Amino acid sequence: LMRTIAVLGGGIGGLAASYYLCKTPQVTKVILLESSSRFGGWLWSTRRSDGAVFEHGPRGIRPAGAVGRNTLNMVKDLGLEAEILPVTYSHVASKNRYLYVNKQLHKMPSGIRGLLHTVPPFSHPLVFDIAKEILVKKSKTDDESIHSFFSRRLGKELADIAVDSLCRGVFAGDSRKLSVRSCFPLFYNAEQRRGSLTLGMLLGSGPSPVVPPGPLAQRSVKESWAQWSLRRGVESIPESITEFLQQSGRVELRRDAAVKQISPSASGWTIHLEDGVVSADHIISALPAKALSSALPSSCQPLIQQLQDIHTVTVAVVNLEYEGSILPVTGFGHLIPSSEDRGILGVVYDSVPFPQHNRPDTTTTRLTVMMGGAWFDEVFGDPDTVMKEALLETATRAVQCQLGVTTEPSWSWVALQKDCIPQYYQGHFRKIDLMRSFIKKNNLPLSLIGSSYEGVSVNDVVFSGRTAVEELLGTKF
Ligand SMILES: Cc1cc2nc3c(=O)[nH]c(=O)nc-3n(C[C@H](O)[C@H](O)[C@H](O)COP(=O)(O)OP(=O)(O)OC[C@H]3O[C@@H](n4cnc5c(N)ncnc54)[C@H](O)[C@@H]3O)c2cc1C
Ligand SMILES: C=CC1=C(C)c2cc3[nH]c(cc4nc(cc5[nH]c(cc1n2)c(C)c5CCC(=O)O)C(CCC(=O)O)=C4C)c(C)c3C=C
Repeated sequence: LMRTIAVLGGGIGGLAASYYLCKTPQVTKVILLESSSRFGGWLWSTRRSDGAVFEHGPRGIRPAGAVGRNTLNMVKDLGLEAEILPVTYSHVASKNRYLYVNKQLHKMPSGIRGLLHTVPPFSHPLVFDIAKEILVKKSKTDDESIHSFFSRRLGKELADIAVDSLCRGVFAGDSRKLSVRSCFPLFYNAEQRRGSLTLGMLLGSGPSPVVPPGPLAQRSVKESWAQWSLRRGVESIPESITEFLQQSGRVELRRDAAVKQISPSASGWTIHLEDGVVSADHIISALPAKALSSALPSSCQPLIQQLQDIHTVTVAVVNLEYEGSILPVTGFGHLIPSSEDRGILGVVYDSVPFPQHNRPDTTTTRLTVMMGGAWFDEVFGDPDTVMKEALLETATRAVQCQLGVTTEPSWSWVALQKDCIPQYYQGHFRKIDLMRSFIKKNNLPLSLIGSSYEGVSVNDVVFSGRTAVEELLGTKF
């Protein structure tokens, strides 16, 4: 029996870990410590009084795979099924994704036809690259940049345009620095196990965790959902978990409780807050890696250094609302390769996948412009001194140039998301291995979860919370 477990950080990772702890009878008490005044971390939705919803963080969650099923199982258990807004594979938002290249929007090729023909901005049919891919030898290195991996296997053009853009739309990062092994383990494993991405995709690229689909996950398969959100925005997930934890009576939820220092004690840890201390037998840290690093005692070197070396980038998220229907194309949105514009990463056409979030009873268009990421400082300067007005101006000009929109937005919101996305650089897996073995060797009562380590998607982070609880208590959910 574990007496007290402290969960540090009340983002979706810390909340998910607390949720799973509550599901077992083996824990007497859970204390969740969050520095800010709200739970949810980057899951942050603005609900305007007229009914419109705007997302300042994640906006669509994928149901696919073990981690996707796992989140749906939790969402069902929390009673959120009636709130779900699914987007099916046949929806235009799933079919149409654009790239903005050479000052033009290009629909990304899809389906057999798209692969057989030359589709600009590409100079030749992609089917050739895919056919040749099967013959490319497998790499002997234990990690590689995403750009180098795809350049080698699929050609420089695809790597420069499509892969570069994809990395900006998932990691707000630079494909030339990010690790293929840590960012796209499925692709890395496909090469290692099958010798090819194409064969890996067709034959499978290794075992994945076993997560039986509950009723909601089964529904997502039957109705072929590509992604989903919630009627009142994704922030409903942390809100529902918080409510669930409160009702359980076993979790002490503390907001405005920044963890300052952690020190070892006879039975576990003493956690120092601004106004007092908390004792715990075990810590599950769902803090960003650098925040944990600065709280650990000096006895935890080299862990401190390895955590400190996990960098993050800043993204400016600009939500815009326009009157009327102003888009020249319809789809999920467009991404922009770094060769086209370093500062503007892409634009999401939120009204297309989720029209339910528009202001009711009138026609409006909601867009989100994402800027900065790995290029933030170079393009916009120091995030601590940048002016929100300047970011808004850059975003509205981008919408004007790239989408030909001539009207000004009727409403806007600029969120400067500082250090919001960790960057798994080449060799990241080695840091993770070293950290986990240090913890094991020294029997530290500490688990590491959250977006800093093994996946940044909401699904990955929820799953990291579940895995930590299972390993700690030796249970299986
Ligand atoms: C703009 C944007 C768009 C995204 N889009 C998607 C998407 O479409 N789909 C998807 O799946 N994912 C998306 N993501 C990724 C996903 O949202 C995040 O990776 C995930 O929410 C991270 O959760 P976390 O709990 O690990 O971290 P966080 O949300 O960062 O939580 C950490 C918590 O710790 C708290 N904290 C920090 N320091 C201390 C301290 N000293 N003491 C106590 N508490 C502390 C923080 O306040 C925070 O609440 C997006 C992220 C961003 C930023
Ligand atoms: C089309 C434009 C997009 C922009 C701009 C964009 C920005 C952006 N996204 C993240 C983080 C994530 N995005 C994820 C999924 C995702 N993002 C887009 C498009 C844009 N993102 C799409 C079409 C998708 C769905 C992918 C798919 O269905 O194949 C995810 C989750 C990935 C997963 O494994 O589930 C994350 C994480 C950031 C930080 C960002 C800021 C620039």
